[in-house]
Amino acid sequence: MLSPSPQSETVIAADNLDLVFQTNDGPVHALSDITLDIQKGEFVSLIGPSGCGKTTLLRVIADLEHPTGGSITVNGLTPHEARLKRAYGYVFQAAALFPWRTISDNVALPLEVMGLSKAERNKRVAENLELVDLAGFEKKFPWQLSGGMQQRASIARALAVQPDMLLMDEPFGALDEIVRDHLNVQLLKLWARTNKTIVFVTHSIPEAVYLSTRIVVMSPRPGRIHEIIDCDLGQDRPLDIREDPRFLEIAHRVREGLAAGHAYD
Ligand SMILES: Nc1ncnc2c1ncn2[C@@H]1O[C@H](COP(=O)(O)OP(=O)(O)OP(=O)(O)O)[C@@H](O)[C@H]1O
Repeated sequence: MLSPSPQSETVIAADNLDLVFQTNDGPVHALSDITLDIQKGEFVSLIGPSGCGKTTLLRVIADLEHPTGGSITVNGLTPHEARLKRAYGYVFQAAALFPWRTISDNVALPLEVMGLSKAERNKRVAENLELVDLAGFEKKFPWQLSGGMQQRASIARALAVQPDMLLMDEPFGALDEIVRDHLNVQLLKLWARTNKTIVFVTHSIPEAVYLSTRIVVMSPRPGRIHEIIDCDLGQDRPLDIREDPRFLEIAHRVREGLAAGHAYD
């Protein structure tokens, strides 16, 4: 039984967002006129060509970049306020675990920063390692784990602060296809079990279609939203759904959207 149904509670509301980076080589217009609402419980993927601003948009949500125009709220707050309230966990392209800390100490790190008691830290570490299927690996160091396991540990670390939302920037991009398939299945299960809102950056059309409830197709710089595609594949998504005609039809629409977005630049 997969997939919580999205509830109508807007958690991200972006209105006419614009972002221009000032660089030594002149201004770089990274985002233009981004208007997007994301509801609680949705799984939304951002897909688009390299450099179209996917990471920048995720970083704006996370208060790591600041828009130069328009407005955005996260849980009704400014991104800065939402960050202070730990509204989301952020998962990066690379697992970024500290090599000198064990897996459980890596997952516990943000909890130490939050000042939680050792008992509470231990409880959350155990719960979240269990959730990503890493129970038993607490005492290992990151370099003793495969790339996929390291990425699962970084997801556990993001979940440990108990955020309602996960922001994931191509978390499986560097992994081989079989590991990636496995992690996609696990991520869907985790989403179903935890009812988190997930915003997920990817380059992969099949990954976006397999995981998402909606797919935001972006066009090249300045990054705009070309099209938003509903991905209503129902609740149960075994991997072989990727051969289902409905899946292929949505993948085709995403591919066409990406091509059309390119054409008008
Ligand atoms: N801090 C920065 N300063 C200047 N330019 C930046 C900065 N961050 C991103 N950019 C530029 O903004 C544009 C959008 O970058 P961004 O990383 O968001 O794209 P992306 O779609 O995530 O790309 P990729 O798929 O390759 O990761 C690019 O042209 C990039 O060079």
